[in-house]
Amino acid sequence: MSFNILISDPLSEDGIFPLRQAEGMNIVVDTTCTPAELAEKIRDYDALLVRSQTQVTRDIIENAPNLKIIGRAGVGVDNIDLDAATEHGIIVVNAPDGNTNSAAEHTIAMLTALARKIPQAFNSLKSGEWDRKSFIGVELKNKTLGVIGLGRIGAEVAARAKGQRMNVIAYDPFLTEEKAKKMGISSGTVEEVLKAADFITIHTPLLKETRNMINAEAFAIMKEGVQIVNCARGGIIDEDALYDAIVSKKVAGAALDVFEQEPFVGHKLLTLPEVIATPHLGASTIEAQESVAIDVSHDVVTFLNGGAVRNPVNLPSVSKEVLAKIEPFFDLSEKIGIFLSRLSNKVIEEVNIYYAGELAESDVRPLTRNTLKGLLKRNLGEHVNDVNAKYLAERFGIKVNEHKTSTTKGFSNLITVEITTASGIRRVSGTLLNGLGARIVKVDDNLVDISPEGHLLFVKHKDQPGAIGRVGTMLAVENINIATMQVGRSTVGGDAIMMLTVDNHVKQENVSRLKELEDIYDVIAIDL
Ligand SMILES: NC(=O)C1=CN([C@@H]2O[C@H](COP(=O)(O)OP(=O)(O)OC[C@H]3O[C@@H](n4cnc5c(N)ncnc54)[C@H](O)[C@@H]3O)[C@@H](O)[C@H]2O)C=CC1
Ligand SMILES: O=C(O)CCC(=O)C(=O)O
Repeated sequence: MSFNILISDPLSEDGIFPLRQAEGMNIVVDTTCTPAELAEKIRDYDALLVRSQTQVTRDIIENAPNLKIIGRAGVGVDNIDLDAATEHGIIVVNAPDGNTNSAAEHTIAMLTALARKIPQAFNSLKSGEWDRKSFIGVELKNKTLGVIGLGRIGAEVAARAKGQRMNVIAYDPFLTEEKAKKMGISSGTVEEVLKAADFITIHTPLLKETRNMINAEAFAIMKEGVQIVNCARGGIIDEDALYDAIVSKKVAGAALDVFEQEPFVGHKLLTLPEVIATPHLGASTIEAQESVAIDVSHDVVTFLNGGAVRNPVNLPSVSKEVLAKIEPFFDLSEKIGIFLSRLSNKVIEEVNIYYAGELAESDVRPLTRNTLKGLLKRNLGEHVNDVNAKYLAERFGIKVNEHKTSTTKGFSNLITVEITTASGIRRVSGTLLNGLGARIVKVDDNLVDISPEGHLLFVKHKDQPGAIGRVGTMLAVENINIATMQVGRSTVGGDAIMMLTVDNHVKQENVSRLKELEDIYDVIAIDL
């Protein structure tokens, strides 16, 4: 297999070594594409690797019929239209750990430079002045640093600020008092942090909820003379409100690495002596760039070769340990979905999936996605995959419920999928038998034991002597060899089923002929 990979932002050459080493990867580096050129070029690519510069818009995604994965060599994915990627079944991966240290160090550098007016003093010196009066700074020691967003970078910044003997107060929706205590910092609400801080540093992602969170109202409750650092994302601070707050002397200084529009040139904020800025350099170190490029290259190669990625952004991320437990069920859960979609061709209104036994203790969301993928494949073919299966089910108005139960009916693990349609409920159960592999063990109320692979024939008939023989004879006439056969019934003389595995695909005309036989109610050919 060979894949076309486009790298559209500058990535560390050492970092993409794993990609260059991997077999079958045709790599093109083109960091000069305009959006229109990229939208044209992307058609031929299986993978796209970016940093924060390339805007991976819906337009680009919709022009990318072969695109399977977008790798973001860094943390923030606000330059990628995640909804569009998910809808088109394109997985997005990032590199969340590789630049944490660099971004935290840059934040501390900006904080210190801001407090001591280092860039302003340097500019003055370079312009031939020896001015020691205009650049009086303030100490960080004993000042309060307010940290908004205490994730990876925020926590590293907090730890370093403590090293500067600052008091740290933080707000993060996931910060408990206990965790704050362990870190030797205080926790508070956003308002409490904004009111208490002498310096404020932002470390949240840019989300709907965080866009413009530092606005005129936020500035109003801050201390007079507060100083602000933003090494997270432009758009979290309202730039007009920041300008006004600096001009009115409410804010004594701001250190900005990120901006609403990048490149950030000719902006009024840059005319203010209180503002220092860098051109989005938080992650620009040799170490961080190498590390994020390695991580993302690894995930791209693994994914294209059919493996599970480490850092999915638009898929639930499960630990290695959980993955090891549930991965053997991937195929079974998809096959149950395909099986059910063949049993009933009615519009699915609801899907209930019951996980029993050892599975009930695991994170089974990837299995649910596999089942949905199987269910939707009948109508959507290869357009449905793990990434968009849930989205598509929601779009079609299908209610999906996951249940965990300890009732295993004698199996050590059991997956039962139940679909509700206007014609009623259909149900299939499968298990993984130790040493024997996957088995479908129940179809509706009938116990069976079939391997979910190859060509199957599901026959519903009257529990009456002769029905099985007639089916066997008809298949023989059509030269269709029966490999295995299972019969099941819930009551003697009532409805019964035959599950046959046959050596070749059963054509629709043969299915129709079988349906015409006496006491045969229904015949469905299923290829798994
Ligand atoms: N300047 C640069 O070059 C770099 C910038 N970044 C930016 O920094 C951001 C943070 O990165 P990490 O710490 O690695 O991410 P993270 O995911 O580890 O941490 C983000 C934290 O923000 C918190 N958060 C979310 N919404 C919030 C809200 N409304 N109020 C307060 N906290 C909220 C989350 O709970 C989480 O703990 C990234 O999303 C990225 O945009 C990251 C790396 C380099
Ligand atoms: O240097 C870059 O690619 C930007 C890093 C960044 O902003 C991020 O990782 O979120």
